[in-house]
Amino acid sequence: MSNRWIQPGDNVDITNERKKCTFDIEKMSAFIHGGEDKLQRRREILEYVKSNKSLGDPQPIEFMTRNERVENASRKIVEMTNNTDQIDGSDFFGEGMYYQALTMGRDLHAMSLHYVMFIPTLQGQTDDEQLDHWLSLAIARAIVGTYAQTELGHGTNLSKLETTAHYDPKTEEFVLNSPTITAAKWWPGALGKSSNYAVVVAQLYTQGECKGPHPFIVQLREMDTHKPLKGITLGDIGPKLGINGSDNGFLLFDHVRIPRRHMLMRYSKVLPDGTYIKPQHSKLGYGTMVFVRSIMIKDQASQLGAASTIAIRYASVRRQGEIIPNSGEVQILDYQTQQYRLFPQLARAFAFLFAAYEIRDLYMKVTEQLTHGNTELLPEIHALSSGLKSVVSWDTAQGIEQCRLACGGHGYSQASAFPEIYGYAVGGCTYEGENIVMLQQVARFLMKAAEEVKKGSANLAEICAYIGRKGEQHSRFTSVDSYRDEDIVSDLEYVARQQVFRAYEKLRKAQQQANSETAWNSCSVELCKTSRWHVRLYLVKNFLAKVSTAPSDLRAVLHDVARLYAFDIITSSSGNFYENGYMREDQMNEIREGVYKCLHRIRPNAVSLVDSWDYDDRELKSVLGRRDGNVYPALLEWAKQSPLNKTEVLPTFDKYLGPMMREAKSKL
Ligand SMILES: CC(C)(COP(=O)(O)OP(=O)(O)OC[C@H]1O[C@@H](n2cnc3c(N)ncnc32)[C@H](O)[C@@H]1OP(=O)(O)O)[C@@H](O)C(=O)NCCC(=O)NCCSC(=O)CCCC(=O)O
Ligand SMILES: Cc1cc2nc3c(=O)[nH]c(=O)nc-3n(C[C@H](O)[C@H](O)[C@H](O)COP(=O)(O)OP(=O)(O)OC[C@H]3O[C@@H](n4cnc5c(N)ncnc54)[C@H](O)[C@@H]3O)c2cc1C
Repeated sequence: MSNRWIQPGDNVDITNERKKCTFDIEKMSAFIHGGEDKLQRRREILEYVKSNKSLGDPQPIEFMTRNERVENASRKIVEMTNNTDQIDGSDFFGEGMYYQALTMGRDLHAMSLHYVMFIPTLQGQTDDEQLDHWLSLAIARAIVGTYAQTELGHGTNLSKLETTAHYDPKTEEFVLNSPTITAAKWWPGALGKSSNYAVVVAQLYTQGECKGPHPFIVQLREMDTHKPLKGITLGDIGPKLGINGSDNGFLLFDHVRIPRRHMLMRYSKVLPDGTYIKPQHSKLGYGTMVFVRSIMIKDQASQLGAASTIAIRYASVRRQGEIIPNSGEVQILDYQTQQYRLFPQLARAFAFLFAAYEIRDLYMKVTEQLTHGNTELLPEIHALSSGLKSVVSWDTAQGIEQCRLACGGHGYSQASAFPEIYGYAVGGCTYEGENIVMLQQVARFLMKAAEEVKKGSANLAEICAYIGRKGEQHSRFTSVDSYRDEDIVSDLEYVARQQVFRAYEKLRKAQQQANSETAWNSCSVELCKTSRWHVRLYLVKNFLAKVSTAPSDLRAVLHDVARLYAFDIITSSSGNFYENGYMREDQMNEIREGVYKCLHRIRPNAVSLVDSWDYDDRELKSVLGRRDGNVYPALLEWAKQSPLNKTEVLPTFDKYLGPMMREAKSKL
């Protein structure tokens, strides 16, 4: 089979790995990316980005100062968006994200929120007239916007945001104000220096009553000079763990007046006389968060996929230690411990990517329903997107760190790209709703389902139908080879269901002794566990189902990966499966053996599996993960670019170390 990943001059070990591949990599790449046509488009976009010098970095960004990073990122995002005719704009999830990943990397930029939240909020929250006015300005880039919701004092608890928008019927204006320091907007991406508009979420007051947080479109800076408008104070919040190409910002209002029609009025409205019209569903205003939670799953999957690719490729070229004395140093990928550390990360990346396609489809269905005023699926998409967001971002962050550690010392260098990947991805645990808080949103949904089951209703959404099923009393497992997909799912359903009812009963008892909020808090650890099991079950079920739709010659290798994902979950929580004698120790030991079998079977295909994800070096930006495996010369070249190496002797030597040593020597 021809293999486009093998080229002359490559490292011998990585080439040998590629020669061992047992499946058609191009076919696998097409399956991973949603079809041959999608793969073809990736290649075209890659060629375009590579051929356009101005979409590149003049030097690795690790060696740039923060100001240089912000400037470089601003230059590139303008260049990138000058050339959007290269991509199909309607496919942001596919082509748009890929084009951006190749061009902008992971450091973010001056328009990161413009595309991810500002435009989607305009699309989702404006009435037709407002949409006509604002959307074209935003798409043409005549205005650049962000999404300013979080404040110094409150991010999670939206009901306590402090920024106010008082309606004044005399002038038909809202007055925006930040009454306290803690009301300062804090965090919004690209707010500090780049954006001149924002969707601002503020407490709406009209006719003397507070109607809760609502979105408003607000001009922040003068169009020509870019200076802050009167009454507006804003700036950059300083360097962060990652995404330092973005100027996340702060913003304070001092009685700033905006026209009535700058409130986004698709769902809620304020009439000229101040009459408030409430939305059809109280949480429709939270729609943009649901959108981002839905699309971030693919982004997270792709970061974990990249980390796995880097670590697995590197493990194939790194030789250290011997397994059999005097028979030569082995590739570190041959150590079972290394495989145990890395392959589950790759398996997770697959599971998350396949779930990302599902949540995208569900989101599109919900959006379609909403255009007809149907809010039926809103609770389901809120629960699923919140749950996936939490579990996926957590596992991704942990997985990236495992990959980094698995690369030894070189993993600690920024040349590996791990610090940047981690810094970028781990933000996902916090933004769009802190994970623990979002897990509790899922738990509310699950507790309602449990209540329905207790009441005898069989009317559960498909996603939680297992809660109402009786299920097996004992695992059907007899041997790894005969362990069918439906048995795996049935075992996970047992544990997820047990956890649902454990939490439900605990909550019910607690509610008899305390008010419902206090009771909830006293059960919240168990409630979060419930949500995690629910999401893991979903991920496994979806992964196995997706594999069954793969071309037949890819199924065996994908099935090994999917089973590794499931077995890893089962064996790392064995206690849950022993409850009530559901599974026996000997069965669990066999499943543990199943993990090792999967590692062994995946080993010869490991490099090819990560090649199938189709990361170009341009996207990985990692010296350790380079396609050609020629890591050592590349590391030396990379280090030579360090600004510290511009001169042989640093001025600081003459200032501090030189005098110290000279003085010490003179005293001897
Ligand atoms: C935690 C909650 C969900 C609580 O909502 P609440 O209205 O304050 O509380 P409540 O009245 O008790 O409501 C709970 C109820 O509201 C429902 N609900 C909540 N959210 C949604 C939704 N989106 N769709 C549909 N339904 C929703 C829940 O299911 C609850 O329903 P229930 O009472 O159980 O029937 C909310 O405060 C929240 O979403 N907080 C997280 C804030 C957040 O995500 N901020 C993001 C800022 S932007 C950002 O981070 C951008 C980063 C982008 C980047 O860099 O890429
Ligand atoms: C990289 C990044 C980019 C961001 N971009 C934007 C942006 O563009 N626009 C924007 O508006 N915001 C943005 N944010 C802000 C982000 O949305 C908030 O930080 C996030 O919603 C969490 O809120 P918080 O900071 O108030 O955390 P907190 O709520 O203060 O969380 C602190 C701790 O308290 C716990 N906690 C809080 N409430 C509860 C509860 N009810 N039950 C149990 N535990 C609880 C949490 O679990 C957590 O452990 C960004 C943040 C980051 C890190």
